[in-house]
Amino acid sequence: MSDEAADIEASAKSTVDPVKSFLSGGFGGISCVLVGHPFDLTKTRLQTASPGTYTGAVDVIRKTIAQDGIRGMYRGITPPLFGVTPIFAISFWGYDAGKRIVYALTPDRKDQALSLGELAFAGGFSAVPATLVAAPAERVKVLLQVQGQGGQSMYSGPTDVLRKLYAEGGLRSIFRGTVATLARDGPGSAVYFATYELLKKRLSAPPPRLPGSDQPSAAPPLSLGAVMLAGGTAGVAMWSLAIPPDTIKSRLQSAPQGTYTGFMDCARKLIAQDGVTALWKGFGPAMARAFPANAATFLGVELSLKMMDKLW
Ligand SMILES: CC(=O)O[C@H](CC(=O)[O-])C[N+](C)(C)C
Repeated sequence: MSDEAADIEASAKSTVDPVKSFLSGGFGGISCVLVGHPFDLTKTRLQTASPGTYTGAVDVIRKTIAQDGIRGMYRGITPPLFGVTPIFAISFWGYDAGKRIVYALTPDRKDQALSLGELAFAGGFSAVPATLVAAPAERVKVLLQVQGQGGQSMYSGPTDVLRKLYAEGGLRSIFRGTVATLARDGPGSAVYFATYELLKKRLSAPPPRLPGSDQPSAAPPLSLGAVMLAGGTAGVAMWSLAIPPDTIKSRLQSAPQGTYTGFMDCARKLIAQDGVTALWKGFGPAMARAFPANAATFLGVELSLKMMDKLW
């Protein structure tokens, strides 16, 4: 293969430097929290306030800003900022690693562009390393979010939760909900990344082609509008699938020890007790956050990648 052909093939491959994929994912996570946190706060206040405190989401926002100013919408942002940033960094790094696995398994491929199925595989793969961090982080978050609703608070903060969970049941207790997190983020990330890549490609101008070659000469020009539309839609697509396993995960992770034997037991008991529609609890607030938070995520990822490409 000539040097020029090798260059064309390398640029057509959709992988990036692993350090860059990790860092860009981290930037994406920070953007996600900065945009998504006010939605999260609104949802949590609605879910936990005593009846009659708020008439709805707009009322929460109005009263919070009237009391604390715009800063009030960012109350409690520090733990998610520290928790979500590494999860997104690992997730975007894992997605890139998944693409490398596909290329390694198909060395004789003619078309360097990955198919939708291959992108979905890489997305699903990203959830494997990300879950190792996401599952304990979600266990801590869920326990902190549900405490104090009409009773005494049991935990003073994230470190206190970890200390008490370890004392109660060791690492097994800290990692409770790992299967549920994987059940949410495996299929969810497959849909997330595949939707993003598909829409970004459809919405962006086609890349210029070298004369006499059927391979693109360079990456397509980046359209920020396309990135945000594709990213927001990817978030909505992911959460459309992810709400039922997310509901089971939250129940499992917040229940006293011994309530459920595992994911299936929790699903069975939830459906028997509250009906199948209970699996979609929290659908509205999750959907309201999904588009803006993930539009910001992919904007953060793509802009930081561009910045890093200029630097090295
Ligand atoms: C559960 C989660 O973190 O989902 C991310 C999108 C979001 O809305 O937070 C995507 N991903 C799992 C790929 C990090």
